[in-house]
Amino acid sequence: MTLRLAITAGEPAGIGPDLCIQIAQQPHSCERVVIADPGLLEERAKLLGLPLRLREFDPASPPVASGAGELTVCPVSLHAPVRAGQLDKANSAYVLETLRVAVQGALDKHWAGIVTAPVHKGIINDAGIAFSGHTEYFRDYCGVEEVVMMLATSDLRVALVTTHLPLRAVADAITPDRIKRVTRILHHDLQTFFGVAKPRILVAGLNPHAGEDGHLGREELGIIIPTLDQLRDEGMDLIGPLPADTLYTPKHLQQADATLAMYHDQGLPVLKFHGFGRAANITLGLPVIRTSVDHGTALDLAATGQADSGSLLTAIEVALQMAN
Ligand SMILES: NC(=O)C1=CN([C@@H]2O[C@H](COP(=O)(O)OP(=O)(O)OC[C@H]3O[C@@H](n4cnc5c(N)ncnc54)[C@H](O)[C@@H]3O)[C@@H](O)[C@H]2O)C=CC1
Ligand SMILES: NCC(=O)COP(=O)(O)O
Repeated sequence: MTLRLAITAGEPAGIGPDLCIQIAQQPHSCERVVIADPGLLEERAKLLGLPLRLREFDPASPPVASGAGELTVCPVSLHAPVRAGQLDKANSAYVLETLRVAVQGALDKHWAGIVTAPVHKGIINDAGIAFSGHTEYFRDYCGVEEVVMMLATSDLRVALVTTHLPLRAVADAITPDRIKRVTRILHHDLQTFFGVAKPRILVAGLNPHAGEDGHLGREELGIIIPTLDQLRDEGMDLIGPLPADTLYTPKHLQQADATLAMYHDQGLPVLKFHGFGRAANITLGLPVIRTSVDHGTALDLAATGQADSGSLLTAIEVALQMAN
């Protein structure tokens, strides 16, 4: 059966439109429906010197595999003209509308999942719209209490207890309830979407040396250790809290299905050092499938033809694997 995936083109001044056009050069067994302004895609294709044929999305038609140089487009109109590499807050509402169309279309079963190209969080906030990321936007739109950000290559999975928070706020956000909600979602979705019958999860501590028995912070003794014990009583195979600096070594990783870091820059630098450009960002716990690239808007590369589409291709394959 041909599956249909929605791909949001992201920040129009960034590399998202380029990546959609670059991947369209190869045929695919699924139908790629790009949610964007068709004029933006045509103009960026000209700048890149790449052929592009657009077909308008028709929800009444069955999915058709995408041919070489071909994209289906679900049109959303830009609010202002775009210059590659130059952010314009006049287009922030356009960016959010592409996300809304994508998630509503997934809830309405127009497509099997959503794949997102990068947005620029700063310019959306500059436009007066509070926005910390797709992850939190989709969580709130779908009305679920908790979701989990997990980035994955073919051989390393890094999930996060907290996502886009200032470092100053992280320690207060490490609560027993949040650790329980996140770990249960991670455990459940590893079984449901990734075929891991009995997930073994390595959990990082928050503090250096996992708190050094309370001498370098007390979150491990007071919060993380008792919470992991309660989760183990539910049957979960959890190892930790381990000192984060040695958790990501082969000795530990070879016996694990996933790792759980306490905050964004504890886990993601390791993942990106290991596999930048071939990782996908996956939102677990949503009622729809959503994957994304492992990188940002790379304004410096927009319209240059230098952007690497490896992560977008990975995100598409992971979304299809999850849908199947
Ligand atoms: N999924 C999303 O929507 C994400 C959005 N962002 C947003 O992107 C904006 C810029 O963030 P930065 O920290 O500057 O990260 P960035 O990923 O845009 O750029 C970091 C470096 O990586 C390079 N790079 C990024 N993607 C590349 C690709 N596909 N091929 C080749 N080189 C690539 C860039 O040229 C730059 O040197 C921020 O607003 C951030 O919030 C960041 C990560 C994910
Ligand atoms: N570092 C991951 C990132 O910033 C992407 O977040 P999101 O927009 O997918 O929530």
